[in-house]
Amino acid sequence: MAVHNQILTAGQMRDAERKLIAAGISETELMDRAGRGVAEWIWRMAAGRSVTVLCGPGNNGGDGYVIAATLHTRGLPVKVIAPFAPATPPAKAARDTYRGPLAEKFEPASGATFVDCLFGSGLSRPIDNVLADAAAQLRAVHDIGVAVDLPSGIAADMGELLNDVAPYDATFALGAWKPAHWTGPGQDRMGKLRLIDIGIEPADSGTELVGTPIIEPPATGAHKYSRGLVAVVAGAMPGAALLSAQGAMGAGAGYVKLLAEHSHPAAPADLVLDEQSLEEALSDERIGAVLIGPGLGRDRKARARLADALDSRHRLVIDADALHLLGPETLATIDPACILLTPHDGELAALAKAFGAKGDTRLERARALSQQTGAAVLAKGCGTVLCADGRTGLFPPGSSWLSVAGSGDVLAGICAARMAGGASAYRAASKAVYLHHEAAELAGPSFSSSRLAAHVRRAMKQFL
Ligand SMILES: NC(=O)C1=CN([C@@H]2O[C@H](COP(=O)(O)OP(=O)(O)OC[C@H]3O[C@@H](n4cnc5c(N)ncnc54)[C@H](OP(=O)(O)O)[C@@H]3O)[C@@H](O)[C@H]2O)[C@@H](O)CC1
Ligand SMILES: Nc1ncnc2c1ncn2[C@@H]1O[C@H](COP(=O)(O)OP(=O)(O)O)[C@@H](O)[C@H]1O
Ligand SMILES: [K+]
Repeated sequence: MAVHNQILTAGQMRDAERKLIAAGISETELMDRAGRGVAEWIWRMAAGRSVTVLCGPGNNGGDGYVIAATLHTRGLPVKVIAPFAPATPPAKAARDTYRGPLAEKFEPASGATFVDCLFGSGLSRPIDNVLADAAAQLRAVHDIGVAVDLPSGIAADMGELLNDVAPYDATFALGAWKPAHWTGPGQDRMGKLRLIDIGIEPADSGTELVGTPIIEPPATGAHKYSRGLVAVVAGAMPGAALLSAQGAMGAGAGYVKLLAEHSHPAAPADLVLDEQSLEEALSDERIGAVLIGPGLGRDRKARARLADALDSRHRLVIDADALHLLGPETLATIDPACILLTPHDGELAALAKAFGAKGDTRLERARALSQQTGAAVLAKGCGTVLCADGRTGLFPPGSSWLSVAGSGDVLAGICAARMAGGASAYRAASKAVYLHHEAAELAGPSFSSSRLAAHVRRAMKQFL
């Protein structure tokens, strides 16, 4: 059985392959499993119509020969285009098993299904433009595009686009997911994702596809404080904090307080307004988590409110404006295990600069920032990345309708509710991302963020 939440880099994949080879399974056998597994799907997708397979020099090309041979033997019209000679022993052996038509350079080929086996996890640099254009041309003249392991031009470990890559209808990941399948700019070129089992053993790679969470209902003897008291610190623009508070109220907090200087006309009756000085309001020992950032502002007053929140020693979700006020000195005396940072890409870039966290991609930066600060980092966007304690979690994609102002405020509120209930920052953020995605599904298309917040409560039901 394939391990469905295992994510391996290209190097970890080679190590896993070496282990299987040491256990007596040949490279040819692994390639056979991969190629045959993909061929089963293509057989169904092609439905008797022609297939063109583009093969590169490495083992990704080798998989292509196995696919072509399997489909050709079954009587499907297949053509292989192989602008490179196979360079590895299993790819050479696979080519020898294919008896159908083969072109050794690019030539026009149209047909129903195009199978991209040019490069997989071994892509080490951008593909030459002439070759990349010819592959894109082939993709364009076929009705269906299928990528084997990865669309050629996407780097396996970080998901960068090394070339312009046309979108595919399906991508078949071989043996284990690679980070590129779930995050990075190449993610939206993959189409439907399927994992092909080739017998890779479970191994803790430090990176996982976070699975569907289970949320426990309140214990029989629960009371509002045991379920979690969330304190949302409001600032210059209280509307954003209100959205966060609504997210937290839907996500199972027992009690949500808005720490604001004035009431807000849209505040619901079940949201408690605490108008004491922030320092006093935060001295309540019963607070389970504090959320600060949405609508905070970035002026002197905002800095003072952030300092109070940090001094309170409560568990903290830090989002939005507050992320722009952080630096190594502001976090120096805080236990980082108490902190969840929830930046979007702009905020992540600012944090990476402030903390000297290097990286070109969201994944690299989020890991570096978590390592530098010791805090959990939820780097959100299409292809959200969660990093804490040396672990990385990636997620199935959420609705693109989430790209609406205030959607992140709602997410931060959900995170705070789950943290106030006692979960670690990693687990709280994992659950929050699933709840946020589910609320978006339930809210349907074109929702505003207050509609999104209103659906968090119903989203909980999916995970109970
Ligand atoms: N691991 C496993 O368990 C299994 C792996 N399997 C399959 O193997 C794939 C990985 O195979 P792989 O390592 O041979 O890499 P692959 O992607 O075919 O390309 C490498 C070749 O391309 C070359 N090259 C690189 N970039 C280039 C460029 N821009 N332009 C031109 N050339 C470039 C590079 O040569 P270089 O010049 O870098 O020395 C090398 O010759 C994996 O994705 C999966 O499909 C399965 O069979 C089942 C088991
Ligand atoms: N295209 C997209 N696909 C999926 N999720 C998205 C997309 N765009 C944004 N999101 C999600 O929506 C939220 C936006 O957060 P953020 O940028 O902080 O918004 P705001 O600051 O307006 O509240 C994040 O959770 C992000 O993951
Ligand atoms: K490929």
